[in-house]
Amino acid sequence: MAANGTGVPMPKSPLVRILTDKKGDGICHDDSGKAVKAQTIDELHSLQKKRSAPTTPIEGTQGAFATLSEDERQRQQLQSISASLASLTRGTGPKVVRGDPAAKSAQAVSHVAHHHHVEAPPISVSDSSLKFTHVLYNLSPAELYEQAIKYEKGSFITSSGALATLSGAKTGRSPRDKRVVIDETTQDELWWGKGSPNIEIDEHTFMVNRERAVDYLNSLDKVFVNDQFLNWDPQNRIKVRIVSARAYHSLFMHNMCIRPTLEELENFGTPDFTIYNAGQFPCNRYTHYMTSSTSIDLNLARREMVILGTQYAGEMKKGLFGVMHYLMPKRQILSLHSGCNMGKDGDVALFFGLSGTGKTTLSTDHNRYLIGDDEHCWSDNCVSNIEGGCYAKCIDLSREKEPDIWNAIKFGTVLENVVFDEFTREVDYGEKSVTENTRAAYPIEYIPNAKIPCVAPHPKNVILLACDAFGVLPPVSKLSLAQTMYHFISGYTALVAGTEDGIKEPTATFSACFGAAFIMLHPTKYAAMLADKMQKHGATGWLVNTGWSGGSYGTGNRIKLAYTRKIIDAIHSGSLLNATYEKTEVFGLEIPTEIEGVPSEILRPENTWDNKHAYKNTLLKLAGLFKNNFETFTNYKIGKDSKLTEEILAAGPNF
Ligand SMILES: Nc1ncnc2c1ncn2[C@@H]1O[C@H](COP(=O)(O)OP(=O)(O)OP(=O)(O)O)[C@@H](O)[C@H]1O
Ligand SMILES: O=C([O-])CC(=O)C(=O)O
Ligand SMILES: [Ca+2]
Ligand SMILES: [Mn+2]
Repeated sequence: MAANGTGVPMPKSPLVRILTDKKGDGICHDDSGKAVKAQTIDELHSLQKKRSAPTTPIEGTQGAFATLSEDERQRQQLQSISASLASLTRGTGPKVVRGDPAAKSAQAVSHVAHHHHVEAPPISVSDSSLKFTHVLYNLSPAELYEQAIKYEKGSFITSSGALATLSGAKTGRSPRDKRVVIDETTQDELWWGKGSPNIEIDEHTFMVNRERAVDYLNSLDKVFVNDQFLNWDPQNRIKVRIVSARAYHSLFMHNMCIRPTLEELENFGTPDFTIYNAGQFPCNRYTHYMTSSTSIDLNLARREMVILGTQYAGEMKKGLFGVMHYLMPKRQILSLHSGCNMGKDGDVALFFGLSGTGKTTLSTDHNRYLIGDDEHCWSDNCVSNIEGGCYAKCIDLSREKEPDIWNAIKFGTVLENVVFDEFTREVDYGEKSVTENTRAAYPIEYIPNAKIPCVAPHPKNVILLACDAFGVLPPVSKLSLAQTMYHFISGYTALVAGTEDGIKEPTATFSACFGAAFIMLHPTKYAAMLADKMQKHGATGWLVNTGWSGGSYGTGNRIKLAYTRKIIDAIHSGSLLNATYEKTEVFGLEIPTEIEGVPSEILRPENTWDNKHAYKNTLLKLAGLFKNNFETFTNYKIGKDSKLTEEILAAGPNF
C-alpha cells in the first residue's frame, strides 16, 4: 500500500479516467509495433533460432559434379560417427541421428543405413540396436551450457559467467590406472618397465574395455561428439574425435583442443585418433590387468583411447598428449610438457615443470605473447602449441596477482570442482573442500595477448621450473647444456604431502622430462632431441625455484610470485645472461649476485636460512635423492655423443 512517509496510509485517490486516442478504428493499441509473424506459440518459438548454414565448397572439389550436397555431407558425417561407435563383435554401428532427443523437432532427420560390415548374427541383438543414438555434434558453448545445466547435477553458472562443474569422485588424473596395449610394434618402440608410465595390457583386454565403453555410450539417449585438431603447426596437425557422455567433457575439449572453422569441419573426414570417454561407467574389476574400477586404455595401433571409471576431464587432454609423445618424435619433432611465450622482439621462452610449478602462471605474462601453457612441439621450423586452450590451477587465485587468468574465467570457461556462494555465485578460490586441484579450462584467446596462430620461432631460453619445498635450490641458476639435460631428465619438484594427518614434510618427485606420466619412449630419446635443438639454436638453460626460501616448508615461505616474475623478466630481457655469477657447492649451480627488483640476499639460499647446519643437511639430503633417482639413467647413452653423456653424468650434485 502507498505510504506518505509518516507511516499513515494515504487515502485512496479516485481512479483516473483512461482516455483513448479517437483516431482510426477507435481501438486502444498497447504498442505501435507490428504483430509477430507467427500463428502459433510453436511457430513463434521457431522464429527465435536461425540456422547458420556452412556453404563453403570443399577445396579441390569445386567441379560441377564433385561438390557434395549439404544432405550428403551430413549423411557421411553421421556414417563416420556410427562407424566410430560400432560394436566390433556385432560389426555394425548404431543408428545415429543429429540433435537433442528432448527437442521435439530434431534438426536433421536423416539417419544412417549402418550395415557397412557383416550382417549382425542374431545372438547379438540387443535393445540398443532398436534405438537411435542422438549425436550432439560440436555444439557451441551456449548449447553445452544448456545441456549441462539441464542434465548434469553440479552444473551452475558462476557470477562471472563460467560453467562450474563437478568431476565426481576423481578430481585429478589416475596415472596408475593407465594402460597401453603391448603388441609387436609397441613392445620394441615404447618405454616399458621400471619408472615407465606405460603399464601393459593385451589387445584382447583393450577390446573388452572398448566394448564396455561403446556399449555404455550406445545405451544412452545421446552422446557428445567433438571433432577437433591438435597442434597449431599446419604440417603436423592431428585430427581427433572425442565421444563423451557429458556436456562438461564436450565443453572442456571444445576449449582445450583447437577449434575447427566451419569449413574445416565440413572437410574433416576420418579422425586420426578417437577417444571413447565412458567415464561415468566403471571398468569391470574382474577383467584381466585391471586393478581398480578406473581404466584409461591406449591402443596406438587402433589409434583409440578408452576411458572408464573417471570423469576427471584432464585425462582426455593428457591422454592425447601421450599420443603426441608417440607420434611427433617419429617425425623428428620433440613434444614438450612446457609452457611457451614470446617477447615483443620475438624472443621465445619455454617453461618446463611438473604440475603446480608455474608453467601456466609464468607463461601467462601481460608483457608477452602467450603461445601456450602446457603442451608444445618443437620441430625443425618452429615451436607450436598442441592445444587450443589453457588449464589453469585456481587454488588461491587472485585478481591482483594473476589478472589475465582471473579475467579468462568468464562465459565459456569450465570451472572444475570450485566452491561458490549459493546466492551470489561468487567463487571462493581459497576453498579446498572439494579438492585442492580446482581448475579453469578456457580457450587460449581468452588471454588478451595470446598469439594466434600459436606458433613461434625457435626458443632462446629454456626455463626449468622446480617448486622446491626443501628450500635449498636457488631462486635462479644459469645452466650449462649438460646441467640442463641432467635436470631435464631428473624432472624434480617437491610438493607438500597430504595436509590431513598433520604431516607436512616435503616429498621429492622425480618425473623424467618433467612429464614421465605422458612420455611414451625412453626419456633419453626426448633428452637427446632437446640437447640437439638447444645446441643448434643456441638456447640457454635456466633452473628457477618457484618453491621455498628461508627454510623448508613449515619454516620458510614460498618465494613471492612478484620476485619470480622479476627473475623471469631478467631472463627474457637478456640482462641476466650478463650478470656476475658465483658457483654453489654440491649442485654446482651458477647463481647471479644481483637481479633488478629482487632482494640480493635471497639469491643465495643459505643466506636466508637461520640455521646453517639445517641448510647443509637439507641440501645434502636433496642431493642424495637426486643421485638415487639418476641411477636408472646411468647406463644409457644420450644422443650420438658419448662425450655429452659423460658430461651429463658429471653435471649432477657432487658431494
Ligand atoms: N613464486 C611463484 N612462482 C610461480 N607460481 C607460484 C609462485 N608462488 C605461488 N605460485 C602459485 O603456484 C601455482 C602454480 O601453478 P600453475 O598452474 O602455474 O602450474 P603448472 O606448472 O601450469 O601445472 P600443471 O601442469 O598442473 O597445469 C599457482 O597457483 C600460482 O599462483
Ligand atoms: O593434466 C592435468 O590434470 C593437469 C596438468 O596439467 C598436469 O598435471 O600436468
Ligand atoms: Ca598448467
Ligand atoms: Mn600439465
